[in-house]
Order: sequence, then C-alpha cells, then structure tokens
Amino acid sequence: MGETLAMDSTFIQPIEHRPKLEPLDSLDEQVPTIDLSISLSRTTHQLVSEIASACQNWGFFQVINHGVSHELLARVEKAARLFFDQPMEEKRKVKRDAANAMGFHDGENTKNVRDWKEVFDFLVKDGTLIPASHEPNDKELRVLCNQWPQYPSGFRETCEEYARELELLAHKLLRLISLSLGLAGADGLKGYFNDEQTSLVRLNHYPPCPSPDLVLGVGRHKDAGALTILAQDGVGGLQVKRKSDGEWIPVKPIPNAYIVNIGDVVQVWSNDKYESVEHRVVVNTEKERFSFPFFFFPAHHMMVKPLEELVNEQNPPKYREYNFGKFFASRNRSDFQKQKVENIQIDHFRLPL
Ligand SMILES: O=C(O)CCC(=O)C(=O)O
Ligand SMILES: [Fe+2]
Repeated sequence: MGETLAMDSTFIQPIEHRPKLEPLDSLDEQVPTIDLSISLSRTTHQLVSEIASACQNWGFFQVINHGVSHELLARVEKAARLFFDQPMEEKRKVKRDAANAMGFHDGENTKNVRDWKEVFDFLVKDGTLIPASHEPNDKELRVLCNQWPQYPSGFRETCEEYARELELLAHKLLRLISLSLGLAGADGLKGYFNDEQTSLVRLNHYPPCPSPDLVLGVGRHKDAGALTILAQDGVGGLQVKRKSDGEWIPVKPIPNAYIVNIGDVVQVWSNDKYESVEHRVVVNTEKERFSFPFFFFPAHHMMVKPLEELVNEQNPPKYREYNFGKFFASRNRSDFQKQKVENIQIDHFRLPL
C-alpha cells in the first residue's frame, strides 16, 4: 500500500464524539432502500411516496436500479486505488493549495479535528466560479480548475465520464424529490444547477488506522449542498444519526447501490420538512476503505430560501435567504486552517419564531 497517514494528536476526537466500535447488530434498523425502476406494478406515485417517507424519516436512503453503469463505477474504484496507492510525493504533485481547492488533499478538518482520510476532488464543470472569500461585501470571484494526475492513465477520462453519469442521476433524484414535496413542476429546481453549478465529485480513501477508537474518517457533519449521492465499497464505516433517538446507525454496504442524502439546501427549500441529517465515518485497523460522493451544489450566485410554493400563513418561512457561493466559501475556509469557531451552518439564517 502507498504511503499514508501517521497517527498524531491532531486526529484525536473529544471523548464525547469518539465512536463506539461494537460489532454491527444485524437486526439493527437500516436506512430504507428504494428501487428507482418504474413498471406496470410500480407507479411513479408509489416511488415518490417512498422517497417522501425516507426523506422525512431519515434524510438518507439507498437507491438501486439507478441507471449508473456498474462497470463505470468499477473503473472509478480501480482508478482511485491506483492513484492513492502511489507514494505521497507523487500525490502531492496534484495537491490542493490556497489558490486551487481541487486535487489531492490529506489535511481536512471537520469541526476542527483532522479527518483520517485522503481525498481527490474534481469539479463537474471545470472552471467553476466561486466567491474569492467568505466576506459578505467582497464581490470578487475566482475560477476553480481541475488538476489531473499523469497516473493512472485514463484517470481523467474515467472521472469525467463518472461526473456526467452522476449528474443525470442527480437530476432524476431532484425531480423525484420535487414531486415528493408536492411542487407543481417537477423541473422547477433544475435551473439552480446550470452550467455554473459548483457540484463536485470527491474520491475518499480511508487508510487502516491504528487507533480507530480515537479518530473518525470524517467527523460528524451535515452536507451543505442540495443532495449527496455516494458510492461506498464493501468495507462499511458510514454512520447516520437516527432522527428518532440520535443513535448512530451504520449504513450497510449494498454492492452497486448509491446512498442519497438530503443536504442543507433542500432543508431550507422545504422549510424544514426534510432535514439535512448528521453523519460520520468510522475507520478500522484492518481494511482501507473507498467512497465516492457526488455533491450536487447550485451555482455560486443562487440565493437559497424556503420555496414560495411551500410556505404560507400557517407555515411561514423559517429562514432568510442566503447566497450559496458565500456559504460554500465559508465552509471551505475551515479546511485550510483550524478555525476557532464552528463552521457556518444554516441555523445562522434561521428566523426567530
Ligand atoms: O465516506 C463516506 O461514507 C461519507 C463521506 C462524507 O460524508 C462526506 O464526504 O461528506
Ligand atoms: Fe457528508
């Protein structure tokens, strides 16, 4: 295996956030699995109602028969394995820095504790614009560009093909979620994800860890975008905070399924009908793990607020509007340097009752 992380105190979680590493109880409740195929015996109406209950009860679900090629996913996994298996010196050639947030990175913090992982990020639309800083009055934009490694060969083509396929699945899910919210037009939200969308794909590599009881692969967090669509390998480690009691529930690997979760943008659009749910990743001493999230993010200039169609006198808006690009920029800032404050949350925009 290539050179990876070395344990030190920056990875250590505060006691209250350390994982319990009990064996997985096979009778444990699971996030729902939804079959996206439509047939004579299974109508769109039935599918939409399954989506509605999964979004309300869990904020997470798995999908099968989603239309993404299994062969393509296998190619992405192989490319990721070969890339991360290289010496650090090679990976650093496409290292992310303050000027370019895309590429390889192994120093990400979630809530000020370092994650036990290495990542490779790329944009769905290369050359995406984002605000240069999180400062509200700074109107400057900067261009984010992808950087691609020389090795393994075909890495870039595989990644680009994957992004295109996942974008199609994201639109399919966005339509289903729109219908499940009772929006009049299934395509009403499509315009937020135009050619200026800030969506990105991340390749996550979680190396085996000598102290999985003290660290997390990704600390507890909520995803900032509209939806996240994640492929995980067979190792397992993702845990979701169950809404009913706050218990951490492992998401069982299902070969070729995708895990879908509601992000902060859909929580705000739906005026809290659907919530963005906390999740985290535990690691283990034996096996490295790979996962590939597709983060479906609006264009930087889009303003996010509860949808007009979903608010009325009985259900007044719970949030004031915010700019997606500035939210994104504030979140990303905390990845580069340890912040003394917790990073930005949609609660900052919550209106008093
Ligand atoms: O690796 C996983 O299972 C989840 C990763 C995750 O939550 C994230 O990157 O936002
Ligand atoms: Fe996440």
